[in-house]
Amino acid sequence: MRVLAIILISLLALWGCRSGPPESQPQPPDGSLFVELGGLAGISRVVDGLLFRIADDQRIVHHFAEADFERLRIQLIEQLCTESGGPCQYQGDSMAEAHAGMSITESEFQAMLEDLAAAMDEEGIAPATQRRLLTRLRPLGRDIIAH
Ligand code: HEM
Repeated sequence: MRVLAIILISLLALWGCRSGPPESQPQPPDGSLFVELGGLAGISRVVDGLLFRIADDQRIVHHFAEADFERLRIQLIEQLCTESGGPCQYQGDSMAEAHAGMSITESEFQAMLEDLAAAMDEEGIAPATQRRLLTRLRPLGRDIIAH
């Protein structure tokens, strides 16, 4: 009974990641990256580690002086869940909208990815899995880096 309750709670936590009816969502081609990242719980720990690193990273922290970290945390979790093929659909601002006017440079973008890799290291995520996620995120730079 207790095991059943735990399974039920875990499933509810997964669905808590705002999923719509299946037919309204593009089906992710492969959810294995999401699983390798430790599911929603693993991704949440990685995002927490990333936010701590950003707060300590003199290369980029100035961009976050006015940031709403509560919202950012939720949006990042939702986005990484979506990008890794998990049962979420990112519903935040587009990357172009979210980063408009910030004049983010290529090296600042790179710094953020380094912080993310360090956060994944800390969670014991395998290098191959890290590379898979970073490969999915790199193209977002087109909309994040100022041109
Ligand atoms: C792969 C890299 C990145 C991803 C996936 C990402 C993702 C996001 C997401 C999901 C949001 C929230 C959008 C919303 O509120 O709806 C956001 C906001 C933001 N991002 Fe990024 N971002 C990236 C790179 C960067 C970089 C390199 C910087 C600065 C150096 C940056 C600075 C910010 C700031 C300041 C906000 C607004 C926070 C606020 O006003 O509360 N981001 N980003």
